Amino acid sequence: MREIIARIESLSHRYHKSWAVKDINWDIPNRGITGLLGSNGAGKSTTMNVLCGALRPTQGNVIIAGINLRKDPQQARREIGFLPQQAPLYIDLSIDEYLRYCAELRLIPPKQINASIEAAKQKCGIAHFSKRLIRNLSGGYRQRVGIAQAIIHRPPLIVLDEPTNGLDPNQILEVRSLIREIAEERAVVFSSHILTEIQTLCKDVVMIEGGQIVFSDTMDAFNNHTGNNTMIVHLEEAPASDQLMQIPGIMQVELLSGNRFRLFTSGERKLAEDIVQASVQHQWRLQEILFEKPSLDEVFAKLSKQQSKFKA
Ligand SMILES: Nc1ncnc2c1ncn2[C@@H]1O[C@H](COP(=O)(O)OP(=O)(O)OP(=O)(O)O)[C@@H](O)[C@H]1O
Repeated sequence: MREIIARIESLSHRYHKSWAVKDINWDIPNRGITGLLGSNGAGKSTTMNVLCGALRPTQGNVIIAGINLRKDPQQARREIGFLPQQAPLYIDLSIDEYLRYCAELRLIPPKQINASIEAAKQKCGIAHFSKRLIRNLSGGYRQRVGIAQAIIHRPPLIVLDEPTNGLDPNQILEVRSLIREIAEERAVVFSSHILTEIQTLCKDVVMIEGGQIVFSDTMDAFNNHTGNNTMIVHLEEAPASDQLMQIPGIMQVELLSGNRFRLFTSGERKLAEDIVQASVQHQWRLQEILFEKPSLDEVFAKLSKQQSKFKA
């Protein structure tokens, strides 16, 4: 059994009349990055806001490091750092001023505040901008400041709500690598509506749709369940479909235009290698292999179908 840092029990939350999330049960492992995957409006922010004590749930409980958030919110919140979707930055403060304010809010003892600010700035690569006003920082650096405030009190669990949203591709890579570094020492929960982002970063994944968890397991198990089982190959000297079917793992072949084939596969891990070998052997002159990635909607449709099969 893996150790957990937090547990969400039978969580349901209603805004006005409609339920945003319904009966969420979720154990968060105490190490590594767990991805919370779901399309817009699926219920990710609601779940994260409840987990971090920013929203009081209609029903259910959150236990963080053994502390019940309802019974002892102050103590439970010490164990958690949160970067909400709208980073809570004061743009007229400098990085130092803002982090000092956050450290005080977090009740860090006065004698330890300077050291905590320095450590958070170093970790997030923002020490050289200490005196700069937050309003004069790029989106990527603002996100780093948001992450710095989340780790300033050194909590064992960090929750980041779509931290790469709105960043340019370079900034996304930088923030991802920072998240990886932060996760070396603690648990991180990270939400996104982008499947490849979760696949790149996370060890565990929870998928939420329509306010309910539709999948919860390791990333490897997720990939096995939903794995891309089609690929496109371009062979300059196109063979007959039957010849391709002789490669173990190819279940069906669809001929496309321009000497391209769509191959439906059994998910065999070394299939690409076998195709390259067969191409060399038969001189098919392989030009390209492209793995077709399923969209979030397709993954959801597949998971829903599998669930209804289990229920039937
Ligand atoms: N303050 C609110 N008042 C009323 N309804 C809300 C409120 N916040 C969220 N909702 C609704 O609750 C549902 C879940 O929203 P939530 O923000 O948790 O989803 P999300 O997965 O984080 O989506 P996004 O990625 O778009 O933020 C949606 O139907 C949303 O419209």
